[in-house]
Amino acid sequence: MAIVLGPNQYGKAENRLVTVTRDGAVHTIKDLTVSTSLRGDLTDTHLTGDNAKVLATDTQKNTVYAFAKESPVGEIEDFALRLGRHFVSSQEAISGARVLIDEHAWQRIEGNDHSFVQGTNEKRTTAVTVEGERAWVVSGVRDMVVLKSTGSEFHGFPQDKYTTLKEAYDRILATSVTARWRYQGDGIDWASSFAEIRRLLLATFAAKHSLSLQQTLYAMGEAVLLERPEVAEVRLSMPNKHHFAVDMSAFGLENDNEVFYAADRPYGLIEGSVLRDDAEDAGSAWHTLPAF
Ligand SMILES: O=c1[nH]c(=O)c2[nH]c(=O)[nH]c2[nH]1
Repeated sequence: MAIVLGPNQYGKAENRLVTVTRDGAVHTIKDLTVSTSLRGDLTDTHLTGDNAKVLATDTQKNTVYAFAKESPVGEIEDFALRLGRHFVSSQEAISGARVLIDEHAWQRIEGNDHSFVQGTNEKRTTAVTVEGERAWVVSGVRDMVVLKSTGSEFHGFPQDKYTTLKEAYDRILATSVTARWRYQGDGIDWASSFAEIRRLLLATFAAKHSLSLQQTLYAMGEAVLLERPEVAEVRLSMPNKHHFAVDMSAFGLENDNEVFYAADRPYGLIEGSVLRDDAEDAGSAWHTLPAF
């Protein structure tokens, strides 16, 4: 029997980076969480502790901040590609890099040039993988919380001896959307692509009459693929944030779908991917990414 080192990667996770860009009195901020992971010829450090090929995670962290100073961060996809390509091209032992970036949303406080409010916890995300000369970009959105107060039903499910759920013909549908989409092709305008995809996801959630969250998930992915040729595949993870109508019969009150208990757990977790059958090969795009 032989014991061998399996797949591995290492890096600095969750570097918190904030930049302030000044155009006279008008400031713009960018608030990112950047994680870098490197792969390559790293057997020595694992087997003998020889670190000659280990670009320190501390150096990786410093590189993130230095790159933010040396040129404008720009779109998170471009920043992640710059970092990933730098690590792979400058370190002989490093053959691959994964850079994850979450962008935290801030809105300008009306009438003020340098004050901001974090009105939502929603994040724009990217996961860039570099392997030698090749690169893949998977971007997305996280913690995009949506709710519709009608236009959602759930019925027709199996009734076994453990089933107590009542059939619903008009229920609240609420979820926190995590979506990742894999890009294909070149020359993509990351900012406008993100804005359009986000708009399509929201518009479809709102407009699609839902017979299940699964149906809504598919429709959201399908809408993106129908409109956006630069997207090969969409993966969605959508917890069903249950809202249960409170039974008020004990108080002699009838609750006509007006008062709800918003349960935080357990929650249904609906996950799925929607893809075009002629999509470019995924290559290493999803390698080691959390499934959704
Ligand atoms: O949209 C839904 N999908 C389910 O699979 C499910 N299961 C459940 O209890 N409620 C719901 N709602």
